[in-house]
Amino acid sequence: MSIYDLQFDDYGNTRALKVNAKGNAVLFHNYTNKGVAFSDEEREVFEISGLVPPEVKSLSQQVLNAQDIIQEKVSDFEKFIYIRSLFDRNVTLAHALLSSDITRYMSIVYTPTVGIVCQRFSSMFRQGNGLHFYPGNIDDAEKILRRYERADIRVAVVTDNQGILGIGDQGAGGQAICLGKLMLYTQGAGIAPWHCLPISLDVGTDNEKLLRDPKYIGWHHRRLTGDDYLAFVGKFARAFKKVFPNALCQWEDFSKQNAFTVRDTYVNDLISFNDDIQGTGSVTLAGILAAMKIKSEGLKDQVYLIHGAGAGGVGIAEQIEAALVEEGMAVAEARARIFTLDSRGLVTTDRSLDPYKEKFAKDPGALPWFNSSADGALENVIEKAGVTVLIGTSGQHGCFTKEVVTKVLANTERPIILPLSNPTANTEAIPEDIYNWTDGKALVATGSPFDPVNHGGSEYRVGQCNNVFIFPGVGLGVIASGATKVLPSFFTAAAHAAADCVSSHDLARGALFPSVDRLQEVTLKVAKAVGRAAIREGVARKCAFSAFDHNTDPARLDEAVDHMIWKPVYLPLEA
Ligand SMILES: O=C([O-])CC(=O)C(=O)O
Ligand SMILES: [Mg+2]
Repeated sequence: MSIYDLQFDDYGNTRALKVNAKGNAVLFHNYTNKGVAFSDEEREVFEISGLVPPEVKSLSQQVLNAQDIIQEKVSDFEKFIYIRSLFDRNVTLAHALLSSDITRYMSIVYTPTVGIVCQRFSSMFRQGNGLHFYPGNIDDAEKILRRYERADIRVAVVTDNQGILGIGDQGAGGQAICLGKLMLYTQGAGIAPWHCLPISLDVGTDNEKLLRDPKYIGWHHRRLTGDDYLAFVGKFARAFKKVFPNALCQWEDFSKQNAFTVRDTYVNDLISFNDDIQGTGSVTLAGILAAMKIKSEGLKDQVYLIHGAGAGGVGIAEQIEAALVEEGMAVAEARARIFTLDSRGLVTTDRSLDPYKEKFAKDPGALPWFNSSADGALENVIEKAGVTVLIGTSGQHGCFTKEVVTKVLANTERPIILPLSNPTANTEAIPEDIYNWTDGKALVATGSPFDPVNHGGSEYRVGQCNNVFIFPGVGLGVIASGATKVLPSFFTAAAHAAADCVSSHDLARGALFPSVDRLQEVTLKVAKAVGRAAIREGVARKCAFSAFDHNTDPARLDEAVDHMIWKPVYLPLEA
């Protein structure tokens, strides 16, 4: 039995909470709690008087106080614990804190610090924070999901925990990624926290360290595989569709073995997409489009090499191909400009390949310079294929060496170098090194955040090429437009919208992305572009979460997007 009912305005935004409880129950619920910010009247009505100290403080005073406390914490991990506990007691204050300096706090609740949190999940466990399905309860998935019905779930971020960032199988700990992503749905897209549901599909773990750890709190078994795995995901998907037919399901951090299968199995059944394939593909295209403005060249003039043929790498290849085709290039011609490499070198059709790698595998007979697998080495491919855009999704720290980067420089005046692997320790190269090796000529963006770099008397700002600039906007655009499915064209539209947010001032400093403090502004532009794409594609309908109907009119859709934004300020509480 929930202690609150959400009260909505016509746009589906929460305008008040109707609270059917008193006293400590109101204080102990993170949606209703205001701590020392309860007004005198609220203290009276909800019988809180006497349960909090007398002085009434404002939300902004509470934020300043929280900032001071975080300042005193020595490690980012401790800062995370404090912020997490704030979320658990007062979600409005926690979000107000994050928006007071999103650049700073995003690096704690999200990449890179969240990587450590996933790894220490069992020892630091405090609350479930979302749902944990495992073979022992998956048959009750529908019943369990129904407990959230009153929260009017709009977005779920769902992981099977196997491909967490660039650090692999983290067992039940992957839940922390879902939480971080959803915090950014709230920060960027203004989707209120009660509409967000993090879900771990705990199908076991093959992480030996976790299996040996007596403290491990996930399902203590090796991973389900094959049909057992697919049946488990199927049970979840069917229950989710039944309980939340209008909600968006974001698949997150599945490993490459399953990411494509799961995405493709449910793409028409659930309103769903895979963030690592499609979000990463889209944000990388956005960075390349911004770089084209600096280079005064077109996508068709580049040769692309993606080092790391996993979910992110193949997703980027798919997205670059889609953008080239949209510009009028034939598919075969587009594909010929995109090279993928994995740990064994160039992906070629004469190797035995996982199916998801086949699309971008090269026929060695068609490459005059390829005679043996040794020719598929990174540096050789860069040289022989004339690569101008080098993208890293390998998880291999430091593999973009000076030799590698200068090979790209030999092909073009302004090489585009994107070491995208997360978290920071996995990055393929450090921006400072890349600027030094190329005398500031390289156009650089990274997956994890990096400080600006001084080189040759100029300051370069390193744009963060992270799907955070895409997924919240895709989600909001899909929800507001009532899109019945998530189509590939949404991600091309999102990439163009994000690239258009990069100002001439950003470009002058070599930045391929807007700064993170503009997250909400970028998200709204992306959402509107995605909503328009849904209208163009004929999949838009009335939004299930609001009374307002956009009637497939783009101007009305913009209005819906602008008005759906929840801001972290205390809501009126109605008795
Ligand atoms: O979480 C991030 O920072 C981006 C992402 O999806 C990943 O690296 O898997
Ligand atoms: Mg991810």
